[in-house]
Amino acid sequence: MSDAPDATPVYSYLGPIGTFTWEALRQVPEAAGATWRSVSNVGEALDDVTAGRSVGAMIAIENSVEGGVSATQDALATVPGLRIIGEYLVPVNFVLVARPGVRLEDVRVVSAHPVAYAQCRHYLESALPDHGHIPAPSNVAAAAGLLENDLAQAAVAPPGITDHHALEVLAEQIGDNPNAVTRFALVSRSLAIPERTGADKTSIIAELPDDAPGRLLEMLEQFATRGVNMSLLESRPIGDALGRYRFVIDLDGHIHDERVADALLGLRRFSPKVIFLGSYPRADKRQVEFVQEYGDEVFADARDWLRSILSGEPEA
Ligand SMILES: O=C(O)C(=O)C[C@]1(C(=O)O)C=C[C@@H](O)C=C1
Repeated sequence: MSDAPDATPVYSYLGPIGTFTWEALRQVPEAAGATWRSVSNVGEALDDVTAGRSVGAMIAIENSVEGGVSATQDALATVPGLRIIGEYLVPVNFVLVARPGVRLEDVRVVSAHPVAYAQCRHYLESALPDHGHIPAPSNVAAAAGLLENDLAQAAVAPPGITDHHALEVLAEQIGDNPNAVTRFALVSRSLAIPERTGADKTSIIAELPDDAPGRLLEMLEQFATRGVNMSLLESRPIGDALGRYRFVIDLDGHIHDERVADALLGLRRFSPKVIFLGSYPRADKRQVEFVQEYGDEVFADARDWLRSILSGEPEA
């Protein structure tokens, strides 16, 4: 057994095997052949990356029904040195499972990950109007817990759960929205920015200046005046005082696009705190559209024009 440290890269993910996060990591070519480390929450996954135990962490960042995953957004805003290097989509639907022999009418308490629970609210309130909810660290952990204790009689879990655990399905397709999708981010501490593909997204987190409330429009103008479309804008409390927010923003385009870079320069001049989370390929591979007046060559031409004036040359 070599005493050299094992060079096999490690990826952390919200486990155990069978979670939707596990499904997302299966989409990452680089993760095939690597070691996958199951963790119980987003913070643990990101700690693995910042501490160098893992080269990447797969974490849920947004759900099409519930919106942004606040634990992820807050962690990305407060843990330094993290970059998003990829995003992955997983369609999510759920089953209600129980130990063999348990009937639906026997269920008093349901175990579920909070984000999953919120996506099944209508079914659970109609089928089990008096049920209680115990939060679980993941969908699979909720189901596995049924075999370890009697705290809950049923759990919300991914459809494939019975492949991994001796449980019975009490109800299928219990998600309130059959088209629900969860978006996952692959987070690393590598500062190398993925190559531009033309179908990219740039994620940032920004705070408004303290001195003037109501300057949100001025912040948004940094993008509109450069023809940069925002695909996501969500506010999250900073937590230090009521009414103080940070904004989670996804932009169409890559930081190597002149218009995106120029918008980020304007934003940084305006906002005291801007966190660049990364530019990375869109999961849906949709090519970014923009009007040609915001094309790279227009910015380069304007820069050349200014440079010629400043250097005393005849105007280009
Ligand atoms: O990966 C899982 O299965 C999880 O339990 C996590 C998670 C999430 O954090 O959003 C993943 C997808 C669903 O939206 C519900 C829960």
